[in-house]
Amino acid sequence: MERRPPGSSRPTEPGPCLSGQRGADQAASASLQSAARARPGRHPLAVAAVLPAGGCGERMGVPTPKQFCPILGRPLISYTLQALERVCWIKDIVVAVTGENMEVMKSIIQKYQHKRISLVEAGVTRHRSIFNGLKALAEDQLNRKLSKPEIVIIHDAVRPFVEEDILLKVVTAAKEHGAAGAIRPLVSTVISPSADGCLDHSLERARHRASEMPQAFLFDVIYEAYQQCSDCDLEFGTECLQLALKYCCTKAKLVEGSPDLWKVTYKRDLYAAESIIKERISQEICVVTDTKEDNKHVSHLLEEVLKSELNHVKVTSEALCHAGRDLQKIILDQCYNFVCVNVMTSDFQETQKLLSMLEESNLSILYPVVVVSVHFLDFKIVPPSKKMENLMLIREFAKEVKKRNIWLCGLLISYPQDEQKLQESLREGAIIIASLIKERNSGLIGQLLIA
Ligand SMILES: Nc1ccn([C@@H]2O[C@H](COP(=O)(O)OP(=O)(O)OP(=O)(O)O)[C@@H](O)[C@H]2O)c(=O)n1
Ligand SMILES: O=P(O)(O)OC[C@@H](O)[C@@H](O)[C@@H](O)CO
Repeated sequence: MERRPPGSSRPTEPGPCLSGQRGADQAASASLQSAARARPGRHPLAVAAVLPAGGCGERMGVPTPKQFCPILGRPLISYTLQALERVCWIKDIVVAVTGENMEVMKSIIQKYQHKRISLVEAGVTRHRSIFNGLKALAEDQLNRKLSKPEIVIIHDAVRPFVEEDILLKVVTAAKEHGAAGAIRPLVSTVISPSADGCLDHSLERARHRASEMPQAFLFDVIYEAYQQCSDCDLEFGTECLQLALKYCCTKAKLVEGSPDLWKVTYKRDLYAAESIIKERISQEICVVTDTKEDNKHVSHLLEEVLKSELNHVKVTSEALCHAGRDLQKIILDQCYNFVCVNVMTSDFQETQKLLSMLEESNLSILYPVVVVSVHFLDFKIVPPSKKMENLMLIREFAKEVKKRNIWLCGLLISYPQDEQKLQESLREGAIIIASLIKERNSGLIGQLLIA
């Protein structure tokens, strides 16, 4: 089965590339290999990545090192690993973590099914951590699955929003220039203070740039630079590109990067990262129904109202029947939001069928999947109280599926006979559904809301 087309802004899962993604990666890989073929007698271009992740996150101001701080229940570093794993032509990913965090890191790799990851001990500074990562790639140790790459990417583990295109650009530039790094326009002007704490001079902002990540290097260049590096540079330096220049006379090619390359440094950055991730996984909603005609009609009405209320969100609908073939595809295509319309009774037949399908899939490993179990009731005919007792079962179901990172809540929508009133209650229901999906507030798991 194919996954989402490559380059889509929505996250995809790590692991082996499937056909849908393989296309773009093959194109990217082809461009890398064609350069390798340009140098006959060489093996196909090998690219590895080193991720420094051995810091303590002092500026974040929390006990947990920021690379392990959770976003939607998953450690920040896992999002960065996922971003790099989406790129098929990166052969190995070496992560430098402190000895005390080694077991935590191993459990993250196992829980989120990360692939191609090797761990090395971090150093007391970022440069030393990177150096340790390079050593692991350089030394052909018999028992190691690592081999020396032609090109090495260096990327901070706390920069989760890195896309294939910038990685390809810096790697391609590094092949030609020996080194390359992503840059961004300065937001604030850089000034130089004098010894007495007053302004000495300011730099012309337009003529300067912020150095970001990823960076890429011919492996031999950056490894040589680190081997020649002074203790002072290893201790206090913050710029790998400068090491390549200072110790290998290699002038890095500077590549304009996207605004998303920023580094999670302060607590506000974690909140920003979470809102970006929530927005990315809220781009598609699937309205699930069974085939009963009355149910299909109301599902179609709800789907149309959702489309009109959420004009940037892709709203699709699928039937639970046909053994869920089409629904399986939607799940594999990584839709993380489901609105399950139950028939005019208060049981959870459709919702339970959907939950079983979701539990059997691996969809919710990386991101919480939101399921809104929708029930309709003509409050004039059946008082809500009569239905509530049964609907309160939602709490039990929600508690159970939460263990699989499926966030279930209920929505009871008034279903008056009057068409206009029905549209109004559907619109209220759509607004609640949109909020549940966009906010992904775990406090509402198991709750029953009424529109
Ligand atoms: N001894 C160190 C220090 C930092 N890093 C890593 O380098 C990246 C960027 O560094 P920075 O943002 O400074 O992280 P911290 O040093 O953890 O943050 P702080 O300076 O606020 O303590 C992070 O992924 C961090 O884990 C590392 O591998 N080894
Ligand atoms: O200095 P920090 O350890 O916060 O960050 C390390 C790097 O990300 C930072 O120096 C970039 O400018 C790229 O070199």
